[in-house]
Amino acid sequence: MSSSGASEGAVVRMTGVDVVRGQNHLLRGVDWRVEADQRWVVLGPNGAGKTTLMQLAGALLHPTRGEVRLLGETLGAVDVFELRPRIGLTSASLAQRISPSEKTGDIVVSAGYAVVGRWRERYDVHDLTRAGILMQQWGVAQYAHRPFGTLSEGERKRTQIARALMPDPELLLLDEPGAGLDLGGREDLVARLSDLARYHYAPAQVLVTHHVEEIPPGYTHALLLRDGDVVASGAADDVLTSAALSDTFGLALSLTRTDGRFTARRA
Ligand SMILES: Nc1ncnc2c1ncn2[C@@H]1O[C@H](COP(=O)(O)OP(=O)(O)OP(=O)(O)O)[C@@H](O)[C@H]1O
Repeated sequence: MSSSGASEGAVVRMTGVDVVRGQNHLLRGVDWRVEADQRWVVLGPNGAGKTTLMQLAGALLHPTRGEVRLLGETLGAVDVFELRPRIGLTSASLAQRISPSEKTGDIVVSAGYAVVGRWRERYDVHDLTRAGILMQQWGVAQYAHRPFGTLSEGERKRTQIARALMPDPELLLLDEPGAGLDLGGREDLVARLSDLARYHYAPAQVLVTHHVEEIPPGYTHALLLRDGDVVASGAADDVLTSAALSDTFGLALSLTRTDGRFTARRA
């Protein structure tokens, strides 16, 4: 298990956080605490502030007001270049920065060096072994020598997660990992994320989605965002209700749960 300041307290602790751009409040008065053994889903409609919240949790953005503590360090009082390698992040904007001609195996193994693509002639045996194991676990080992641009969307998503896990992060942030996947790809991803959620030594996890169908069984907590405000936050069983979801998305919804999976439809 990773050494961390997380043992001193929460992995993420936000207190009274505002993010303001011009007249717009992207986030307003956010209080949020993520513990090491928790797996959070962040749900909300387009423009709710989910990506902004992930950028704060990934040490990519500072709050306009309030305090963000990550892995025991306070944003603004820590070198973010030391903090970022301890946080695994996947997002559409990061994926766009990967060259399509880069070999899939190199994308994963280079994560330990915080670069995209292979820049050193040699990696040590530990790096190569770990990359190989992660690529097996995420079902992309057979594509190690293929250019990233030739992979399907689902294979690319799984490669990015393997890369995010490569430095053994203490916090894993997955910003819409299910976006653009077909039904088979989504189900495969949800099953793998569910396995990871239940793995005791896995990092704390936060997954952003618009779709309750993408919530992996084993996720323990939920935060609902609407227009930069937290509508509800806490244990998934308490927060994921028809009423709270209706409030979040601004229409009457009926939420059902079967075998740990959720579906929602207009009430
Ligand atoms: N730099 C900026 N200046 C002004 N407004 C911004 C800026 N960045 C984001 N926004 C706005 O803040 C709001 C929240 O954006 P954010 O990307 O966090 O939402 P989101 O919940 O991730 O949305 P989506 O589900 O569509 O990805 C949006 O209305 C967006 O247009």
